[in-house]
Amino acid sequence: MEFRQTQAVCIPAVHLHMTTATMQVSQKDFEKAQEQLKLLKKDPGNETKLKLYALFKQATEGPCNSPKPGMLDFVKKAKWDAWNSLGNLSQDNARQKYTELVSSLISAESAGQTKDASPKESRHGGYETIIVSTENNITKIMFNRPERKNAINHQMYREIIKALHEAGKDDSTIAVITGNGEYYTSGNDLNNFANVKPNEMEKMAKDGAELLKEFVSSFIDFPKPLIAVVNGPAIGISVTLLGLCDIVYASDRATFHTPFSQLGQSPEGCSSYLFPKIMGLAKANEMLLFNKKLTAAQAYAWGLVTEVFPDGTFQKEVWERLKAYASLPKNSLAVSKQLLRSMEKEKLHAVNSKECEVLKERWLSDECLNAIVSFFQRKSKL
Ligand SMILES: CCCCCC/C=C/C(=O)SCCNC(=O)CCNC(=O)[C@H](O)C(C)(C)COP(=O)(O)OP(=O)(O)OC[C@H]1O[C@@H](n2cnc3c(N)ncnc32)[C@H](O)[C@@H]1OP(=O)(O)O
Repeated sequence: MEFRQTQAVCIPAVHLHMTTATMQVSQKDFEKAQEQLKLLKKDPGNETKLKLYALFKQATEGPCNSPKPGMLDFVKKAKWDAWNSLGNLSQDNARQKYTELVSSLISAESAGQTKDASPKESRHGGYETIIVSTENNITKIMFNRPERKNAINHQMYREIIKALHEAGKDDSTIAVITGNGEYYTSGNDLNNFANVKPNEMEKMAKDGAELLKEFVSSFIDFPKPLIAVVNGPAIGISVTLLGLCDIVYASDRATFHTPFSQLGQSPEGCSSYLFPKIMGLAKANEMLLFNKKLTAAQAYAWGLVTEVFPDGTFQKEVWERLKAYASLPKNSLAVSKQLLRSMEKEKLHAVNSKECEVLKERWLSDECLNAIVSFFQRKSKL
């Protein structure tokens, strides 16, 4: 795509000075920015050039006023879309944003950074048990209780629901779920069952089942590609949810363990339906009934994992790959993901409801309570 910056100098001059306190960019600054832009050594990339084009047009002509180009006139259409997307942004604001963007490009170049003007990582506030950040069109949701092997307590379930909801609507192209530290996650925090008074058991089970249902639903309904980056051992619900992710990358250090019968519980995360589809009934039975723990290589051979990477280069290789994926057309990816999911969505919600119903009963069973007590008495560990 070619955007000649000479366009900038052809535009007739508009107001010379801004008048209010917020409008700090003079026409002179704006013209200086246009000149500085020509001095850039590296191409800032199409996305940035489109932004510059749109801001320039808005600053000099106001809101988009030309007819929409035909669908097949790709370059004109992209330029028109970019300009049109600025809506009623005032000319003064557009001039300011243009000048700031040029200034950021110049400083990045002089700091020797790459010149794609991609935004740096931005951290989302309001979370305590997870870290949520966006960079390079990727929203990353990271389990962050490394000292508890990233066990998922009630707060973390709720925060992940919220983070997925927000990631589904933000500007990112894909979302990633991963763990901080040695573990991906050790699954449900068994403290979720601790300190419950006998007369509150029913309520604990009912509330737990509702929370679980909402949590799993937020994976079923997630509208963009969702990628699991399994950095280490994964247990319980974190394994079953992999069936609802679109891609699963694993370090060769990762293991995959669903010890439900050992814990007196039963499968969730739609695994009772998806695991037999993914790996075949015989293998799913070994995992879901008989607690078979898989290595990353086995999980790959059984179809649960998309690709395994050596731990030493895992982060580098995976994030490079994801960065490239996240530069693909966002809407195309989203509609394609939704198309694939739509065939199964109703079924998945029905499976989720059923699994939660069964688990609600399991949590009140002696088998489950004995397993929890054993864990806390340090008699059993996986
Ligand atoms: C709304 C409810 C929805 C429920 C959905 C149903 C979900 C089901 C599941 O996910 S089933 C899986 C449950 N997970 C487990 O049973 C794992 C239990 N943990 C272990 O067996 C071990 O901790 C280990 C194998 C993960 C790691 O062992 P090790 O390397 O020896 O480390 P530590 O045990 O010393 O762990 C450090 C510290 O973390 C605590 N911890 C780790 N995982 C959990 C956990 N899942 N629940 C509670 N606590 C956990 C561990 O107790 C240690 O704490 P301490 O230092 O002793 O205070």
